[in-house]
Amino acid sequence: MADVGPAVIKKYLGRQKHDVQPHVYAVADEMYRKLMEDNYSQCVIISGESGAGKTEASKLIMNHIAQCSGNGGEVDQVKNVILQSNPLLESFGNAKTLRNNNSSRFGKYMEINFDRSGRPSGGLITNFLLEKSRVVGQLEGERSFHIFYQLLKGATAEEKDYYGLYEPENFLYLARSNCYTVDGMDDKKEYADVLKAMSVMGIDADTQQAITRLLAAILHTGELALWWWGTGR
Ligand SMILES: Nc1ncnc2c1ncn2[C@@H]1O[C@H](COP(=O)(O)OP(=O)(O)OP(=O)(O)O)[C@@H](O)[C@H]1O
Repeated sequence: MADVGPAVIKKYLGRQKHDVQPHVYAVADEMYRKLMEDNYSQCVIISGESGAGKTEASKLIMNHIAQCSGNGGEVDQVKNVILQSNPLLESFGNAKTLRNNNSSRFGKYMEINFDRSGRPSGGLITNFLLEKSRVVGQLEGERSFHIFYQLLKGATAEEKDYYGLYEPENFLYLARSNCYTVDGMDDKKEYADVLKAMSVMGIDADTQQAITRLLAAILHTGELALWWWGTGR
């Protein structure tokens, strides 16, 4: 993705939209400035068809806010949580589709609160319309939610043994679509990022284990169905 990053953000800081080339940073900068100058809540609606760039645009806006809204102490922690919420939400709510290798299969409403000096003080993410049916089946060439493949690649040998985690091909819920990898996506590395994101978000080790258990249980539920049909009962 060209023309993004801290140096480009600086080019848009404090500039009027008509003085600079169109960019999502220009929108983010105007929004932040209006929040500070007019003291009114601001809202950005990002819409478009699948693959249009909504998810990437929202990440650029969050990066802009993280870079421009002060730092130090608790503020850094809040920013960290805001930024780390992305890999976590994408892992559990995004999947490879025929149109987009990282398609969000849910709607997202994100709220970021600022203190009077313009520093982020907290936030709220509301998800809606998650495409739950993807858990049990996908179109040929698509995948289920990333987290299942990440877990199967990234779990430790002990976890794999304990929870009976094998290759995705071995689980009916993942095998129906004949698609197990995504170009340019390293599931093992992404799993490490997910675990890191969970820790930053305050999800403790016990809860992380409970999540692993639940994911494994979902995959094994698919095998129960196979056994049921296989016996012809
Ligand atoms: N600003 C950009 N510059 C270059 N490539 C981009 C940009 N935004 C998005 N893309 C490319 O388009 C792909 C799809 O983008 P993204 O996942 O943001 O779409 P989306 O609108 O959120 O789709 P969906 O509704 O399926 O979740 C990205 O993986 C990336 O390759």
